[in-house]
Amino acid sequence: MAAEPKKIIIDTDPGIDDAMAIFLALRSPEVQVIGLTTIYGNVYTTLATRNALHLLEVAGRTDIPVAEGSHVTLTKGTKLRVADFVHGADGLGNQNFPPPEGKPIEDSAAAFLVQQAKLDPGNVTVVALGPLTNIALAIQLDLEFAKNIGQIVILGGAFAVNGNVNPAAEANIFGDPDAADVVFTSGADILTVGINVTHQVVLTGSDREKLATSNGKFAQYLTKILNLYFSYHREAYNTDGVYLHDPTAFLAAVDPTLVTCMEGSVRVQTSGITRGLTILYNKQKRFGEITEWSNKPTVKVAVTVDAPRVDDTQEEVALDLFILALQAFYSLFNARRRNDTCTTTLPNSSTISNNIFNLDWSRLTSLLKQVSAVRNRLCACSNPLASGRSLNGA
Ligand SMILES: O=c1[nH]c(=O)c2ncn([C@@H]3O[C@H](CO)[C@@H](O)[C@H]3O)c2[nH]1
Repeated sequence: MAAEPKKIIIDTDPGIDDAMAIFLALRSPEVQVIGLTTIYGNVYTTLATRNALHLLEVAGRTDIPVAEGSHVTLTKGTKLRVADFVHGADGLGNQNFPPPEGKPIEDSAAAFLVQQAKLDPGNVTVVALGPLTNIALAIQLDLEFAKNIGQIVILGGAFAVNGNVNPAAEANIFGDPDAADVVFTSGADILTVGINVTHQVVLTGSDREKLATSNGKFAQYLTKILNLYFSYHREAYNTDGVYLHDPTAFLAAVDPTLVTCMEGSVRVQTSGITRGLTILYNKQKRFGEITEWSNKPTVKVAVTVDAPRVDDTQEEVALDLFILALQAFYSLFNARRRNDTCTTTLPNSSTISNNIFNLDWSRLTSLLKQVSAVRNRLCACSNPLASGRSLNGA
């Protein structure tokens, strides 16, 4: 008997990669999206709500409720940092889509999160794609929330790598570091996927060309909104490809075996020049004194694993899988910057003729698993965390 779809709420600041994650979620039979909650980040909250409603209308899923989230940080700060230079003034690549017809529900995002977790304790997953204010508010609103919520999967943090706002901080954590610290220390079941992982997941220019020729349900829409995201990455990273932050976090929520993790307590720097810095204490050293990490709950932090190199035959298989994965949404283009083993110009392959958004979910996830296993063996990872123990037995 097929497993029940996983109930998920997407807390989102759409956002171009948010749109990708939302569409991916709506096409995944493994999950039932029971609501979207909105937050500032890529845009202000009002626009995030408008975009969430718009995306559901594009997808024909106006049955899914949208609950508007906080307009201020946890400490009531109103000077918000909004990444319109990444996503455009409208958050969706400056396409000037018409306003949605729908309206958000009356409940606030935090109230909606609390209510849904209470209705089905242990069985609702929140996929948090923006700053963590709404989740922290839910934790403060209901002392049982951290226990009632099944899992919180966070797109956030830069673990042992530079941030993307500045060398210290990743954007979602930087958006509300106080909220992030509340969430990481709440005792909820947490998996966080930081840019140390998502920067390995790239949609390339040639992937986008394939997308442009596809008649998949969301292909034309995404091709359009991706233009600006590509320009930003070209400017910021000098690369013809875009990081798939939010889709990666969503996929990790659906199938946690796609990432390997370390466990430990995470604290967030809330002030000073390293505001937004995320530090994982991996519990490998016993400190002689009490620290700010002592006795804090453990969370899972996605990392890449360092594994033995493959022999020549396996490398051939690896390359094949590598190409397949490219067409299946998950290129590993970024590896070329780290390791020459992976620097080949990728040949064309038509092994998978389906567009990524038409791919069968189980095929996609099994491909991804194989590819990430092979890639991990091929590419020694530069992230020092990667030499840690794999919790998934990989
Ligand atoms: O402020 C930002 N600067 C970036 O370079 C950047 N790249 C992506 N993003 C968004 O923030 C999250 C990743 O840090 C994702 O949700 C991107 O949409 C960014 N935000």
